[in-house]
Amino acid sequence: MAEAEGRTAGELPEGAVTAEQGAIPEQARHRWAGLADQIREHRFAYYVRDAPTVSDGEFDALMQELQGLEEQYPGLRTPDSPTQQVGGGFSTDFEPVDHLERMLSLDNAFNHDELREWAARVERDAGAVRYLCELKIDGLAVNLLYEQGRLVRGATRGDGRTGEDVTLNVRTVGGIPHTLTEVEGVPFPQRVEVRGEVFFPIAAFAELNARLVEQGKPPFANPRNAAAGSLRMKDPRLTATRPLHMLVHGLGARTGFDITSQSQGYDLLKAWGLPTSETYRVVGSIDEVVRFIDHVGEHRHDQIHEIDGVVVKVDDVAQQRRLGATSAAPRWAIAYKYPPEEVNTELLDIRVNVGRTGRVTPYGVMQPVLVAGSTVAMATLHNAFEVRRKGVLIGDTVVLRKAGDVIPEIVGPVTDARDGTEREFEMPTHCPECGTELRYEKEGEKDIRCPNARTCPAQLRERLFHVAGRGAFDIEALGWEGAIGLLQAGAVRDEGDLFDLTPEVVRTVPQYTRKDGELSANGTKLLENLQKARNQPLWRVLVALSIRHVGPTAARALAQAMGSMERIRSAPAEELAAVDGCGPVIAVAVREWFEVDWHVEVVRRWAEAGVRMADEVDESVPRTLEGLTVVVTGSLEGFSRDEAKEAILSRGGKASGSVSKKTSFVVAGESAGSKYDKAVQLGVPVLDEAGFRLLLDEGPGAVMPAEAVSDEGAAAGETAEAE
Ligand SMILES: NC(=O)c1ccc[n+]([C@@H]2O[C@H](COP(=O)([O-])OP(=O)(O)OC[C@H]3O[C@@H](n4cnc5c(N)ncnc54)[C@H](O)[C@@H]3O)[C@@H](O)[C@H]2O)c1
Ligand SMILES: [Zn+2]
Repeated sequence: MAEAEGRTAGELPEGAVTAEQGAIPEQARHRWAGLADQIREHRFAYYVRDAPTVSDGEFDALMQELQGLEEQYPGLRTPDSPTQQVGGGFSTDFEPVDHLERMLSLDNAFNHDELREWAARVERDAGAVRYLCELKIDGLAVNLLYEQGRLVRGATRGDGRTGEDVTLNVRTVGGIPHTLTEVEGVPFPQRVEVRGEVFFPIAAFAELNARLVEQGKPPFANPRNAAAGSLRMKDPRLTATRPLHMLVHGLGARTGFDITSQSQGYDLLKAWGLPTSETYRVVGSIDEVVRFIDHVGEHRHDQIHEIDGVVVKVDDVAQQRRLGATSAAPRWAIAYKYPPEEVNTELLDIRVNVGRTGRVTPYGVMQPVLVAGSTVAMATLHNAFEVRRKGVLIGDTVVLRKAGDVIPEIVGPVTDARDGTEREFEMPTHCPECGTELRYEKEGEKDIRCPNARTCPAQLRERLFHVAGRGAFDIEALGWEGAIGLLQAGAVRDEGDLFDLTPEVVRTVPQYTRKDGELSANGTKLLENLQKARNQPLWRVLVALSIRHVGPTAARALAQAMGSMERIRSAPAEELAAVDGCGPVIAVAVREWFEVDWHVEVVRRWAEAGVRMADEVDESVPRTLEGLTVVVTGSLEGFSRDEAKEAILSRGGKASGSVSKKTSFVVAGESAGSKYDKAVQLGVPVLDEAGFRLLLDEGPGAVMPAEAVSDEGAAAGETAEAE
């Protein structure tokens, strides 16, 4: 933990540098100088102005290129190279203050191989080690100095030797004790430097940016910059208004006590009342480190702060000292970085999309970029308020964020990259597809809609596409192109015409015909699909109607409780609201929907064309799962996801997507993941596919030992809870 000053790779004797210079091609030297300048500028923008103009990924790429050049031509690695310095700077708003012991940065590993190479070097130089793994908090490094247990100074990292005095600001940060607690049997420090990370909670970030935009100030690019900008404010009273927190993860200079390991150091820090993290682990091998890293990677977004990686440290302090440090980073620690989830790109335009229910949604059109494994060119901006809240202008460089499988999001503009040509987005007042004046459905609503539901081409197209969707009639041969084709050729005026399609009419649609005018394979398939779709169960028909708030879950609930379209159409709102899984909002939406003449007409036309409008109760399926909640995870051989769900629901069970103590059974197929772990952890019974079949056929009694199933029916879940 002592950041001992070891030999530095960069501190070559002057002569060596000169002697090597002859071997360096002019081009390489030129590139090096250009990169070093850029990196210095980016560091200033990032550390001093808290307003980076490039993403971390772009910055890291520049650093890596510089490091690569220096490896190839070691003569370039001068002591003042950015690779040899701790990144940071000083604002004139604060007094410079020297740290007692240097604050270093961390070397990075961007994949398992680099991590293992580091570990091999460590074990070569220090022998067998235990590794402490912890979250790498994406905040800003702060050094707290306590004398006789009193907080006397807080400083930013600066260049590692000298930081900025932010004592008054630090005193306002939640969780930082002004005096340390004395504990019986625990050594008390005369003097100690405590290192940690000040961060801005993710949940409060969007709110802060919205407020800044409202005040005409530039928003922050991400929570890390928000933390730095909030802590480093001239007026500490303003810092006090920001919800900053701190977690500590190291010790600098110390007198009056010593520690033998990093983890023991954390115990001390905790005993003195400092905010330590609960999530670190000490392990005995690099394989276990890798497992920790992979596990944290899966739960990267479960924290209240952002994390950009995992820090791995040699736990034993004597070994730390033996390993020492380079000029910029300790050799006994490394930061494993996850792939970046944020990139910068150009916001080329903001357009609007008219949805199935007429909702008009602005979305950003961007210069396509690769982020978190996929190329992103569009991102929704939800509504005009959201565009204003984020403060983005057309033409801006924007921060684009895509976390794992989550939908890409425009975080905000890089205001420093503006050149004056950017322009504000104006929400249209009329529907871009049908020209109807847009309006808010209800007073105070944020969503603006095209009220021309029946004939607005955009809404028609979206509805027709939806009718055919997998969650509705499941008409495979009717996709986007098909929907557009049918409408353009006038083969259907709206979804009410769909089941009246004849071969003659389909032949008029280019998308469904061959060159010789006959039906294409797709055209034939469309008619076959439609024939089959007439027998779909009631809930699918309900979904196909595009009633607001009625998705598959509500539709199943309604279909199961009411049994026929006629009953749903005529039931009073109270009756609908009382349906388990329905509720008043859905009930009102259903009632309102049936009040519109052309809606009723669609239902009538479908019924006339032979679409099934009532579910026959299938007596042959036993209701073996009444009262049980089942989660299916991983892939099963004999069931698709939908089929498994259907099998559960048709037997009276509930199919759920997440495991809790209330879950009765988890069915784990091939490559089941975290849900399986959770089930084991909670003691929820886990079944394989054969067990699932048995459960479906014979109920819980067949798969559980008799005493574990209570006689109240909804047994297994409650049993698990009682344990
Ligand atoms: N976008 C830009 O223009 C720009 C410019 C400069 C730097 N950066 C970014 O900043 C980072 C580099 O900054 P750096 O030199 O501070 O290195 P770093 O942030 O990668 O690692 C060092 C820091 O990690 C912190 N840290 C967090 N959790 C820790 C823990 N549990 N244990 C120990 N330390 C912990 C420490 O405060 C330490 O100072 C990179 O991600 C880089 O992309 C971006
Ligand atoms: Zn319209």
